[in-house]
Amino acid sequence: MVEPILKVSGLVKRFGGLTATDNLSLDVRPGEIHALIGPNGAGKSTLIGQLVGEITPDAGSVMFLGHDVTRASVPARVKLGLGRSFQIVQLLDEETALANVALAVQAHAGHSFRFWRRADADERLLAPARALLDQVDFPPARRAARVADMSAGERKVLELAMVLAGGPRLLLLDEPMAGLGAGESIRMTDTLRALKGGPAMLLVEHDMEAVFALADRITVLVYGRAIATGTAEEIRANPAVQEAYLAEEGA
Ligand SMILES: Nc1ncnc2c1ncn2[C@@H]1O[C@H](COP(=O)(O)OP(=O)(O)OP(=O)(O)O)[C@@H](O)[C@H]1O
Repeated sequence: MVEPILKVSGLVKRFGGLTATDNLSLDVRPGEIHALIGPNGAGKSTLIGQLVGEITPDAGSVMFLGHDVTRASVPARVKLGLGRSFQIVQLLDEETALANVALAVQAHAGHSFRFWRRADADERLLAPARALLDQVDFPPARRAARVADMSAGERKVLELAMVLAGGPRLLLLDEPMAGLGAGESIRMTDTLRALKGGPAMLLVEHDMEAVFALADRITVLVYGRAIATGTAEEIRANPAVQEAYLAEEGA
């Protein structure tokens, strides 16, 4: 059997009397897009917090690439290859799209951030930055535009390119479709699909169309518990899921 990239076992997180993560186990396999869905308050953000290292679990373990990271710091996990989008990247509004990505390349290359102003003049940073923008299909005509003048969709794609600059082995995608229009969501879905086979992805998303279009497997979370894991077809057909979630969402 192939070793999973991420393996969560028996994870528990309580907030007072409320169990936000209730003996949760799941894994993400190499190359897989694994979606995590569930109604509001199901515990998706709490789980992401424990995966990135911002929330300490009360019990259970998180294994990442064979390392026990249950209590590891955020930077230690990033160093091992955990990439998180879309809530952690800070875009520089006054800089161009290309300069922002060049800076991300520079940050991950270990150069000093003090000289960031020169990032957009250094071909050693610009060439990989252009390649990353190609990878996320960011239009060449918009690469010299200021980030301040960009749409929500453009900003999100840019953030994705910046997270990819770190060469992550696992991408935690925290509601990539949130705040996007219908056309932008479709483009983001296409972009994420094109990245398949690269980093494995754990996708937290309310947009069911995107989830069903992208996910190899889906885990349904309700009151902190995983009530089902399976392919899109299996999840659609699961009566417990329909009762707990999909019917309510009208999907
Ligand atoms: N810091 C905290 N202190 C107390 N309760 C919390 C805290 N963080 C989350 N909770 C509670 O834990 C439960 C799970 O919340 P969480 O935000 O993880 O759900 P979610 O699935 O991400 O919801 P949404 O889809 O609305 O983002 C909720 O009942 C929430 O009120």
